[in-house]
Amino acid sequence: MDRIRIVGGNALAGTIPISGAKNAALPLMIASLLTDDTLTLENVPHLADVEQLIRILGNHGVDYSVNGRREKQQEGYSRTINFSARNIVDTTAPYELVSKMRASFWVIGPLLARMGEAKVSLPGGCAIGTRPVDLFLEGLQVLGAELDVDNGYVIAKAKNGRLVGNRYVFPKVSVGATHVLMMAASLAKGETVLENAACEPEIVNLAECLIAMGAKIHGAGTSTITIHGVEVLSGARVRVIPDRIETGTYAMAVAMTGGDVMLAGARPDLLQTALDVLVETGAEITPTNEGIRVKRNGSGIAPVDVTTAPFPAFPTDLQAQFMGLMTMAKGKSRITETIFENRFMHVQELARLGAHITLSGQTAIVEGVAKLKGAPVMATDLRASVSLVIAGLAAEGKTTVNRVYHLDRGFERLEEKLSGCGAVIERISG
Ligand SMILES: CC(=O)N[C@H]1[C@@H](OP(=O)(O)OP(=O)(O)OC[C@H]2O[C@@H](n3ccc(=O)[nH]c3=O)[C@H](O)[C@@H]2O)O[C@H](CO)[C@@H](O)[C@@H]1O
Ligand SMILES: C=C(OP(=O)(O)O)C(=O)O
Repeated sequence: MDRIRIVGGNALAGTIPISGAKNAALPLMIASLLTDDTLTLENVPHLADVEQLIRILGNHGVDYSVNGRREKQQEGYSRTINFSARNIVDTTAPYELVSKMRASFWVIGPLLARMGEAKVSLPGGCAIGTRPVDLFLEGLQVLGAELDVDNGYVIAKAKNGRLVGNRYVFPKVSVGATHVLMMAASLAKGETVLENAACEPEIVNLAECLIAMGAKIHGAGTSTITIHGVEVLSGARVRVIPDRIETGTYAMAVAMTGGDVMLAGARPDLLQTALDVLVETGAEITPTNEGIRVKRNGSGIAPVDVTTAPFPAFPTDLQAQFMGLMTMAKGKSRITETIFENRFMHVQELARLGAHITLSGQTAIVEGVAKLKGAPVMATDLRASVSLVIAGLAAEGKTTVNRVYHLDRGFERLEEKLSGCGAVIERISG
């Protein structure tokens, strides 16, 4: 199994190109199921989750070509991929494929809307909480789906073959359920109003894609989204937004090691709250035409309290990385996680590097230390893994991060991007 070895202590300096967002690319790829035309997506990151979703979509009959060629493993940064779901050959998404990734469950929306039926295994994904799918099921029922859960599968049928628009108020904000209901309602009969919908930038990117395909959607990016269903959707060409979590991760790495890095292609509006917090810690953040410049000189890291919440608040997907940064702050910070009930798995691993963190319910109290010392560590999810990389970059000596496959789910060419800025970091195979 691959590992990442880091020798810490170098300040970062240079340019890091920001990739297309994993969490935007996945729903856009799934939207290809809604049309028999070609959906062309630009700026799709080369990630394990994208490859896994290509396999899942392929099982339903979706054909794809990378930059015009049907090429599975093209090396390189984010690519343009054409997806064509001319013939849906299977409306079942099997356990073996869906269990590896939470977002694969989302195929239930387009399959049900276009084919009138779907059988989808209950999902897997990062081990950060129980992650039920009750809101997806309740919302789809409100749109006229008849549902049964049997043997680990959700079996869904649209009454009379087509979903019907309706009003649904999410009892809790859910990114995934908003994606699914927006896709499903795009081909439903009549008008759907989604209230207390997620406002994340990835929702806006999906709405832009659906609108380019001919959907009638208003209000994406606000908590009320109105969708007038249409009979058919067509192909389109859409660009995946830059990854705000990758952006925030590298910004926190620079805030931790010190240095001066241009995050090329990054968009500040996608993570303003996190950038404001970084400024409070003492980092200099400058939006430019090229991207976001992040700088920190020799001054210490100021402690800042943070609470995760839905967009536009501080994202849960940056919580672990921020905790990494706070381990070396000059004082005490409190980090409260409100989205997932079990997203502190990085705490015990950061402790191996010398961090002082105590947990009190959903709050981590981080007592900053003057230095961290390298050690072997192992992470259990994607963002936890990268928080260990950030801490390792600032720690004295050698840190080895095991279970690198978590990182490969969400960070394109991590070692290359960081070593290009002076970090001593390498992948050890086997
Ligand atoms: C692929 C992708 O885009 N993943 C992101 C997406 O995950 P995902 O879409 O799974 O996250 P949700 O927004 O749905 O989850 C938010 C909260 O709602 C709960 N919930 C959700 C659905 C449901 O039916 N019932 C229910 O109780 C979840 O357990 C969680 O506590 O948004 C999360 C919150 O920003 C991010 O951390 C993930 O990186
Ligand atoms: C939690 C994440 O992913 P997923 O929802 O696919 O598990 C993430 O991207 O941080």
